[in-house]
Amino acid sequence: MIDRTLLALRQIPRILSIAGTDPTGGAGIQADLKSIAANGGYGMAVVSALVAQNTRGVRSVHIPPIAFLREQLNAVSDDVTIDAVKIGMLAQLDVITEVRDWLSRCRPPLVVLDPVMVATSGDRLLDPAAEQALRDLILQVDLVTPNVPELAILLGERPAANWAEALEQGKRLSDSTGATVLVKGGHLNETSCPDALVNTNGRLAQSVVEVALPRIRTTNTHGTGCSLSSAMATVQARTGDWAQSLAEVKDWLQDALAHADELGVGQGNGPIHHFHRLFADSAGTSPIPAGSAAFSSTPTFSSTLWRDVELTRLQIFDLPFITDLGSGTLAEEDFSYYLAQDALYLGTYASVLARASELAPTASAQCFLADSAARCRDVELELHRSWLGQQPEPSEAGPVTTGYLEHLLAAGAAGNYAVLLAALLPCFWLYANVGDRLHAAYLSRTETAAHPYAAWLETYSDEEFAAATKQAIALTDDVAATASNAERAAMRQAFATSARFELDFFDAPRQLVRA
Ligand SMILES: Nc1ncnc2c1ncn2[C@@H]1O[C@H](COP(=O)(O)OP(=O)(O)OP(=O)(O)O)[C@@H](O)[C@H]1O
Ligand SMILES: Cc1ncc(CO)c(N)n1
Repeated sequence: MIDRTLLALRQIPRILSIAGTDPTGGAGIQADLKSIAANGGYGMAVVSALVAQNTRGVRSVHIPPIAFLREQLNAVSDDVTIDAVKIGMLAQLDVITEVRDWLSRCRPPLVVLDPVMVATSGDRLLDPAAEQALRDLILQVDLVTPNVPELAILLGERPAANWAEALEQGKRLSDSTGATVLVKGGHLNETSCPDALVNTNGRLAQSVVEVALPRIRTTNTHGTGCSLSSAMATVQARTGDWAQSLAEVKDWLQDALAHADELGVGQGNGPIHHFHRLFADSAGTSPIPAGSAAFSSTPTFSSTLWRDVELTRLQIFDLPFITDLGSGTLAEEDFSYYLAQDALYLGTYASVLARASELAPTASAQCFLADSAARCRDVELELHRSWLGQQPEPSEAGPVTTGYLEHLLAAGAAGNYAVLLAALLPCFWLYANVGDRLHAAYLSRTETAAHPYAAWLETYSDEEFAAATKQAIALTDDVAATASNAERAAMRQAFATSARFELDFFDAPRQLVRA
């Protein structure tokens, strides 16, 4: 739901972070600036506290004189129009009071408060005497993003023991303050990491908007809270839609956590990889649109397609089929059903690829599509050889498989190359995306117990397939460039419909095997 109170949406919103520092660059202001830039904003920073800390803990805190804090705040607001402010570590009472006074004079249209009290390392970052002032500050903000212990302190209650209790606490905090609360599940010992926007005063389409993604096995989570809240301020200032912002930010954060171990920064809890997409794109390895393309004033057509299916993608990662497949707890009959349907699907998908190759306007597109059709038949045969050999009899196409194939065959029969390409693309793109995530989670698992789907997961993420996906995306962008507006609209529709079928396809075993 678009928040109409936020009228001035900006392509590159100007975001101010008021927070403490982290000289190792993973948390506080340093993380905020990276997170703002990675999510398409222009970052600015006012330092509330200088913190001598690293990935292992906090050594000491220096708070500049309050008059100097005021000068920093005024220096920014006297000159720059601020689209959103993210407030982090405020350390003590007089800092909170100063920031509150500044807000009452120059409140930007959007204020996000991360009520920082304790660092990941367990060190305190807020004087306990200032807790009440922080509670009062929530009355002036749009979004507050406490972790589980902070939520409890703000309410004066015991920490939630599970996600249901955390949500109830979120509702109580929203009730008493009017603010939207982003309840975060990072601290709960659950296999997934749920987050939810909670507003009990009708400011969201539903009072609870939840997004849960699998927990990434990494100890490099330093500064996730700072990064999340500044990313939320940025994306909300760009889109004006809280639910969309959470979906987009969680998706980005998930990959930043999945790539965190590559950085090798520090010996404790290291930082997340804020710029993973930018780096992957410049290395030419990512099928995901790069930040630069996604945020430019003329985004590529494919980045529009990708954004269109943001929620569908998140729903895929939230499916029991996917989370159970990742953890190895998926029932064998569900897996067999999926594989048998996949083999059936691939047979017809290959013939639709061949049809697209006939329609393709260039020799290189014809080669690529014909080659993809051949590879697709190889994968189908391999599935029969290695996984489905023991199946007593060939299965029939289930309703989702049939529906998906009818959609593709109809696009083939209609004969519009651009629309057909868009309909074929999610099978490449979403599969590569799911494959990458499942593979990364598989590689970073710490359990030593045998994983029943190890052999399958090991081959799931494939560089050649990632390269083919990039090529399919590039072909789609090429045809979109010369397509009419009506054709582009039909391409978006065809792509989104296929994406929904990808979601239903992963969910079909649970819906149908158990029916
Ligand atoms: N291992 C993980 N895998 C996936 N998501 C995670 C993981 N750890 C934390 N998150 C996500 O990171 C965000 C921050 O959550 P968390 O509850 O850890 O906040 P925090 O304690 O304020 O963070 P910080 O580590 O900066 O103190 C949430 O979106 C949470 O779901
Ligand atoms: C400055 C600062 N803000 C927030 C946190 C919480 O991660 C931290 N460690 N340091």
